[in-house]
Amino acid sequence: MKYVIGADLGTSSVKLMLVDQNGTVVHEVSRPYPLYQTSGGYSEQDPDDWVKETIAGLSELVTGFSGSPQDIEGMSFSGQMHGLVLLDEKHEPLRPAILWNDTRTTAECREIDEKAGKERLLEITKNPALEGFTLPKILWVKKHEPEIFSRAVTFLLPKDYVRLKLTEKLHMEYSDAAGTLLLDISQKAWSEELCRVFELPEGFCPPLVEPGDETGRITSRATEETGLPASLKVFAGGADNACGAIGAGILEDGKTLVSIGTSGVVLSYEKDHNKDFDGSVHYFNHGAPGAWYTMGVTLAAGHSLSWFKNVFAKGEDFGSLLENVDQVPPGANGLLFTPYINGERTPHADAQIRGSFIGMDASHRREDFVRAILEGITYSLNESAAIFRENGKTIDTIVSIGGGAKNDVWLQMQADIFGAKIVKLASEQGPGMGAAMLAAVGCGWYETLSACADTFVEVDKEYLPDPLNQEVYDEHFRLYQDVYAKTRELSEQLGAFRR
Ligand SMILES: Nc1ncnc2c1ncn2[C@@H]1O[C@H](COP(=O)(O)OP(=O)(O)O)[C@@H](O)[C@H]1O
Ligand SMILES: O=C(CO)[C@@H](O)[C@H](O)COP(=O)(O)O
Repeated sequence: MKYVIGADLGTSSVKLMLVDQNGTVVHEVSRPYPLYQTSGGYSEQDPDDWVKETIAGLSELVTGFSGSPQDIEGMSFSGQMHGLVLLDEKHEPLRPAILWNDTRTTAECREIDEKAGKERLLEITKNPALEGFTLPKILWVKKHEPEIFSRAVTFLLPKDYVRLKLTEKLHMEYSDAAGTLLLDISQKAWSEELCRVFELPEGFCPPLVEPGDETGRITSRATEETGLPASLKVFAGGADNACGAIGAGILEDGKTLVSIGTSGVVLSYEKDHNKDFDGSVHYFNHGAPGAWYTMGVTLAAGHSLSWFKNVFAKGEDFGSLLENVDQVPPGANGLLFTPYINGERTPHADAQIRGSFIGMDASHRREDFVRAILEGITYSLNESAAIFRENGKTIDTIVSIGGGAKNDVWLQMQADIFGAKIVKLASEQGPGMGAAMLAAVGCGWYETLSACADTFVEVDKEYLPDPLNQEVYDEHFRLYQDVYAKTRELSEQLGAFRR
């Protein structure tokens, strides 16, 4: 039996899975790293923490594997998108990585609109300027840290940096490059026009490869540190949402994915690049060849729940935090939560908005708050689903992945709120599985990702909407939708008091 490794560089942790030729996960390891969210919408990580924990995790994966490491044939990556890793001439990071949920760059987004032209930007990249994307971060460093920027020769995205450190080969692949706001996503090439307008140094954008391309072998140092064989083939991999789509079998028209990790996304397969959503949802290259996807993003989905756990239930695990949520009826006894604790992206592209609990009552207990958080996150995702439905898409079945798919009550809640059948897979680690599938196809085990999905994507359980719950949620959701407009100005004014 042969094996491949899927490595998913998430925001909360790196998750590594060893998968055999039948698509069975034979061993899994996860290692967390810190997230630094100090002030003013800042969100950073140390790129070398990713490398350190990935190497330690790979070593743990190999040590805990009862077979022969020589049978591990390939490895590929999935990673949190958009994060800027600026590199000097020795390919060392010049500063901490500025992440996808960092919202310090509103001024740079307006500069992009003005200099590139909103319409032209949409034509080239299919996306508007949003704080989370990479180009605004590049311009922020250029403006605020000119000395650092003067030493930058290139940039990478998070998982590409980890791959660079394991192989000493520098590449970026299309599905992640699509989230930089510098890629012409239809032509699959760096936009010379945008690079010129924003005066990026010659050769600043790294070489592009396909997600399924083999990018080299691991260095002898990495073989020593991890116990992996020198023969291991390393494949480029993809953005976590592109890999999540592969790992959940979202490989043809009409298929929809919900992922609740640190962020939350509602993602839909697109067979071409010409649809017009006018920038209301993101439009990126898929990890599968010749395909694209559209998606709406909730900035703090799982992050809202982990924030609450860290602040009010430190030391507890998610299991105990969620223990009594099924005792609370839909509608959380009149409590509403909006998950805007880092600002929001879809449908409200607003870095200033902040979250709220509305309707607090002296009778509320901790489980009411937890239920309200789960409902608020799901309502936010339902607003993305509504955009797709308004644009003519049918959403009657959704594959649900990510840490949020570990909980039965939340999965049933998703079915009731989305009004769709929810499919839970045998592994909720969609992005890691997608990365493993890219490696499996790269190693020649399957001709195509779809053929691989037929074996690797295994359904565990399905959840059908309950009409009575649906009625309650529909009414509660309408109230939720009011909260944004009613708290927008207050949030802006409160900004003056924020750290
Ligand atoms: N047992 C659980 N039940 C419900 N939600 C969970 C559970 N474990 C983790 N989560 C949620 O999943 C999130 C992490 O998901 P994950 O897919 O690992 O994120 P990332 O890829 O961003 O690191 C946490 O923030 C938390 O909200
Ligand atoms: O910014 C986006 C998508 O545009 C996020 O979805 C990131 O890709 C982070 O993903 P997770 O850590 O939540 O998986």
